[in-house]
Amino acid sequence: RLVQQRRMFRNLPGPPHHAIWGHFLVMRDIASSLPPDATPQLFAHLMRERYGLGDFFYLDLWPLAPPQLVIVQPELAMQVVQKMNLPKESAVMRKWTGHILGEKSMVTANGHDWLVSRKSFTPGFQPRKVLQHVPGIVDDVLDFCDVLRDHAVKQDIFGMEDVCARMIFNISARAILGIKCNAQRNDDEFLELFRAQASLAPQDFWSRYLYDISLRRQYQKWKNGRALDRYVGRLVDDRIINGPIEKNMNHAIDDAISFNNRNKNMDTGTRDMLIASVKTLIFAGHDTSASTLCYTYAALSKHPHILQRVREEHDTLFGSDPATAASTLREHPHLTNNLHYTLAVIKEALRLWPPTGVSLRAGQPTQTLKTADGTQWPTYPFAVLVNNCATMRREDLFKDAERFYPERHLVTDPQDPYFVPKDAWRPFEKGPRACLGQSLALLQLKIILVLTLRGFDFETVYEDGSFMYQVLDVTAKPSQGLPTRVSLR
Ligand code: HEM
Repeated sequence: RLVQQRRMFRNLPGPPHHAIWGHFLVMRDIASSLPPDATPQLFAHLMRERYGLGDFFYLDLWPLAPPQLVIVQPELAMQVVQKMNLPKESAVMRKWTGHILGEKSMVTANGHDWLVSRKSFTPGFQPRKVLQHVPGIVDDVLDFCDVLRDHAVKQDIFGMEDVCARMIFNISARAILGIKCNAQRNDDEFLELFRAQASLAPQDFWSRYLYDISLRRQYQKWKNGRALDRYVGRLVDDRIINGPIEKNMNHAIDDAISFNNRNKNMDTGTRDMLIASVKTLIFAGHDTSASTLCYTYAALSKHPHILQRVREEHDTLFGSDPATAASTLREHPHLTNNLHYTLAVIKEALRLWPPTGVSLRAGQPTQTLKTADGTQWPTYPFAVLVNNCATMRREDLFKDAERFYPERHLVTDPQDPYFVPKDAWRPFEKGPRACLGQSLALLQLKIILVLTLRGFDFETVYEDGSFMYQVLDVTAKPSQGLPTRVSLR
């Protein structure tokens, strides 16, 4: 079997291949150049640089991981996620998210299961609907400002990721279910149930692929999972029976129930889908958005001239008194569409530090990757890793790729060296499986920046020679939770 596996890679492009070890030695070298808890989504970028690899390459990591085809170029990525629309590599993905999001989660499902959940929840995420949540988002951000104010008075160093995640958890629960959680000030039961499950996810690259043989952990996952499902199940059942909780306002769950004909005797399959989707939306939404906010604060604290330009945009749109911005936002939510530079800053943070920088697909015997010279390359029997993290760090696609330069996202002239090529910026992925919550994510991030940047100065405080990098913690999060000090301006 070993010989057969290793031979498969003989004529395939990739880094130096060893007849016995396959690509393990290469992986070990790349991994050892990073801190041990660093997210592996950066490996492909480093490997490409070190071995001069091209737009795609193959990796032989059998028997610990499935053989892999890694894509690091926009046009080839679009072949995989749009043209072929390869199915998700569900079995592998469920090993690290299944116990949190459920086996039927929209993120990992394929075929009919995916289609039903995606169609059910799409209405709740239309940009017009999302804009209705602005007043609620503003309320949660004002609570966040109170939390920051307390830290500013104490002048302590705190984990920014935790406080951001708590705020965005509240926003997500409000937008999806219309309920008010209290995660910012207290240990909210709903959030704690998620956190208990997330803490049981594999914390390093290899354990994503290995079977979890700890019976104790299996039992904990089962027990926590049952408690979480019961909690969400109660919320969903209440809505199936009683309908929306606010007059004139449907939340995503209400639209999903209407889509499924609001049948009071809803079948258990549909109920299970609703529970898995609510868990997915709230978890996927709060976790990734909180990290993005952290990366944005960290970048702005290092680039005062960019911060100044963002603040000027906020002054121009919302007046020079930051205290009036909340009411202006509540009354004119569409003003968020004019925050062009703020959006460019968020996009640049997402380019350099995408929280989910890889889309994992299953190659198919009938599907091949076609390169510009007409050659066809197999996608089967490989796990296809569309590595957007590596694509977005390519110097030939993003001039001065390592530089935090938001202005590139405002360039419209294709001749300009900073012009962002088509489909090259892809932190939300593209195609039918692109992020469902993209418009909500960007809206809430813009509002948070408007309401915080003019009131506070942010300073990231890594000590003892450490620095910010992305760690693997279900998604890619800032190392040490982004130690931060804030001051009142
Ligand atoms: C900055 C924040 C966010 C980022 C960077 C992000 C990124 C992504 C990416 C890359 C995918 C594709 C994953 C894959 O191909 O395996 C995805 C899928 C998804 N995201 Fe997001 N996301 C964000 C926020 C949100 C929010 C706020 C929600 C909902 C409230 C959400 C819900 C989803 C769902 C449901 C999917 C699965 C879509 C499908 O498979 O049809 N995300 N997200």
